[in-house]
Amino acid sequence: MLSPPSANPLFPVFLKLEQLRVLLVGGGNVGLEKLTAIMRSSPATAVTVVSITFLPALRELAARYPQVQLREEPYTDALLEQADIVFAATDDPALHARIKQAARSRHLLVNVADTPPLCDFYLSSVVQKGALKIAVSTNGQSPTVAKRVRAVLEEALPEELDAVLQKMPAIRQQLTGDFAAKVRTLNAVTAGLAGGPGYEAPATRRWRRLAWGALLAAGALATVQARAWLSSSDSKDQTP
Ligand SMILES: C[C@@]1(CC(=O)O)C2=NC(=C\c3[nH]c(c(CCC(=O)O)c3CC(=O)O)Cc3[nH]c(c(CC(=O)O)c3CCC(=O)O)/C=C3\N/C(=C\2)[C@@H](CCC(=O)O)[C@]3(C)CC(=O)O)/[C@H]1CCC(=O)O
Ligand SMILES: NC(=O)c1ccc[n+]([C@@H]2O[C@H](COP(=O)([O-])OP(=O)(O)OC[C@H]3O[C@@H](n4cnc5c(N)ncnc54)[C@H](O)[C@@H]3O)[C@@H](O)[C@H]2O)c1
Repeated sequence: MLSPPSANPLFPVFLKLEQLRVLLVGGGNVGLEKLTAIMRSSPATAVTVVSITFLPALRELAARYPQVQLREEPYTDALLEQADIVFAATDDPALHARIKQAARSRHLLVNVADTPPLCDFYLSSVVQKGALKIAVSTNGQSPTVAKRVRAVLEEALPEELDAVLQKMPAIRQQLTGDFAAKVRTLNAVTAGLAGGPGYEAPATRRWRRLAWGALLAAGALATVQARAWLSSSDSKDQTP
C-alpha cells in the first residue's frame, strides 16, 4: 500500500558533491559530524571549513584530504561567493538565521544542522554496500529511528550484492535488442535478488517485531506519564 506523499514530501536525490564547492561553517562537534558524513560519501569534495575555533579531531580529519581547507576566522557573507552549497553548524542560532538569509538571496541551498525550519535539505542516514547506497529519511521525525533503520539494512543486505552490481555494467553493455527486450532480460537476471512474491526476509520479520516492541514501550511510557500528570493536576484541584 502506498503511503500518502504528504507523510514525507522530501524529494530524494544523490548529489555529485565532488563537483560542487562546499562551505561548512562551524568547526565543533556538529561541524565534525557533518564533515565526516561528507567525506565518507564523497571523499574528493572541496570543502572550505570556516570557524573561529577547530576541534583537534576535525583538524586531523581535514589533514587527510588536501582539498579540504580550514579558515580560522569568523564567518562573513563574502565566503558565499565561492560556494555552491552551504552547511551551517555553529553554536549561534542568530548567525544561522543570517547565513540562511544570505545564502538564499544568492540562490544557494543550505543545511542548518539540527534546525529543520532553516534547512533546504536534510542529511540522511546512509547505508553503503560497495556501489549500492541507500539514504534513509524520517522527514526529521526521528534521526534516531533513521540510524536504527540504517543498522537493520546494513545487517540485512548481503555483501555479495556489490559483486552482482559490479557485473551489471558489462551485462548491460552486452545486451542486444530493443529497449523492452533489454529490460526483460535485466529483470530476469536479477529476479533472484528480490526473493519473489510473498517473501519476507528474516531481518524484515525481526524489524517488524522490534518496531512493534518500541511502539508498545513508547505507548506504555506515555500512559505512565499521562497518569502521573493527571494525578498531579487532580491533587492541585483539591488544594483549597
Ligand atoms: C541522519 C543524520 C545524518 C547526519 O547528521 O549526518 C541526522 N541526524 C543524525 C543523528 C542525530 N541527530 C540528533 C540526534 C539525537 C537524538 C534525537 O534528537 O533524535 C541524533 C542521533 C544520534 O546521534 O545518535 C539531534 C537532532 N537532529 C535534528 C534535530 C532537530 C529536530 O529534530 O528538531 C535534533 C535535536 C537537537 C536538539 O535536541 O537540540 C535534525 C536533523 N537531523 C538530521 C539528520 C535531519 C533529519 C534526518 C531524518 O529525516 O531523520 C535533520 C532534520 C536536519 C539535519 O541536521 O540535516 C544523523 C544519523 C546518522 C547515522 O546514521 O548514524
Ligand atoms: N554536540 C552535539 O552532539 C549536539 C547535539 C544537539 C545539539 N547541539 C547544538 O548544536 C550546536 C553546535 O554544537 P557543537 O557541539 O558543535 O558546538 P561547539 O561549541 O563544539 O562548536 C561550535 C563551533 O562554531 C564556531 N563558531 C561560533 N561562532 C562562529 C562564527 N561567528 N563564525 C565561525 N565559526 C563560529 C565555534 O568556533 C565552534 O567551533 C549547539 O547549539 C548545541 O547546543 C549539539
